[in-house]
Amino acid sequence: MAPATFSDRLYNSIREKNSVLCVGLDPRWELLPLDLRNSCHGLGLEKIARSYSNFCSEVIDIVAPYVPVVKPQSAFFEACGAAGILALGAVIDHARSKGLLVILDAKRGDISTTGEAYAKTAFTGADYEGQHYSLFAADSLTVNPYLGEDSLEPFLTEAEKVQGGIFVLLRTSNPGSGLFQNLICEGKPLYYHVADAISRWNYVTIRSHGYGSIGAVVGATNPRDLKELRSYMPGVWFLVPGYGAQGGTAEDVRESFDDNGFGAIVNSSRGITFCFKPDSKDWKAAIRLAVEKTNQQLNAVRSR
Ligand SMILES: O=c1ccn([C@@H]2O[C@H](COP(=O)(O)O)[C@@H](O)[C@H]2O)c(=O)[nH]1
Repeated sequence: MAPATFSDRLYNSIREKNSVLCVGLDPRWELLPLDLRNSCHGLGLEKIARSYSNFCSEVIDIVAPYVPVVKPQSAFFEACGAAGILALGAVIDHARSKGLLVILDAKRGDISTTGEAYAKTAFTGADYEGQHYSLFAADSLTVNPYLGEDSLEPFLTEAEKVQGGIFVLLRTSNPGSGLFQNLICEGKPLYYHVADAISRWNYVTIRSHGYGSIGAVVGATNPRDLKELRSYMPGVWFLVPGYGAQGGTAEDVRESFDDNGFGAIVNSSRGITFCFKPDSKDWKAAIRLAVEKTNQQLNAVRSR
C-alpha cells in the first residue's frame, strides 16, 4: 500500500477527531501563565525559550485528543536565538509524538540553493562532513510564492521525500493584504494566478478522498474570497488563519468547507492559547474549554 501522504494524514485525523481546528502555537513571554514563567530556570533568552517549549508542550498535551493539527509560529522561537530553534524542534517532536500533525509556519521562499536549505531545514535535514543533521520534522510548511515557481520547487521536492505538504500564501488575513494580492493582471486579481499555480502543483498529489498535499492559505477575514476560492480550487486544502483574535467568526469560514465538511482547517492561536489572564490558576482548563467551544462552533458550520 502507498504510504500515507500529508493529505491522507490530515483527512484521517479530521475524521478521527471530528475537528477542523488547527491550534496555533505563538508563544509570547508576557502572556504566559505566571506560575509557568516563575517555574522556568535559566537566564535571558534561554529561560524564555525553555518557557516556550514547556508552555507549548503543556498546550499540546491538552489539545492532542481534540484536534488534528498544530501550527507553531517560527518567528517567536527564532526571536530567542539558538535556544529558541532548539525549543521549536522539541515542540515539533512533542506534537508528533502525541499524534498531531505539525504545520511549521515560517513562510519560507527563496531562490535555488537558499530555498533548498530552507526546505531541508523544515523537512529532511542536511548532511555535513558525512553526518546527517535534522532540526525539524514538520509535516507541512507555509511558503511564500512571490519569487515564482522555481523558488517553490525545492519545497515541493523535500516535502515529497517525507510525504509532507506545503501551504502556499494565497489570500492572507492581514488588513493590507489586498495591496498586491488584489492587483488586476491579465483580467483577474493576482491571487487568482497564484490559485491556478497551486491547483496545478496540487493536482498530481490528489488522493482518493479528493484532496492533495499542496494547500493554500486563505484568511478568515475575507469570507467572500474564501467562498469563491473554495469552488475555484476543488481538491486544495485551505489553511484558514484569522479566526478569533483577528475577528474571523465561524460564519465567516462556513464557505471554506466542501459539501462534506472537509477541505479546510481553521487556525486559532491567541484565541486558544491565550484565552486566560496570566495570573489565572485554571489556565489549562480554560484552554480545554476554548478548544471544545471552537470545535463546536466550527462543526456547526461544517454540516450544511
Ligand atoms: O494570512 C495569514 C497567514 C498566517 N497567519 C499566521 O496565523 C497566526 C494567527 O494568529 P492569531 O493569534 O490566531 O491571530 C499567526 O501565526 C500568523 O502569523 C495569519 O494570521 N494570517
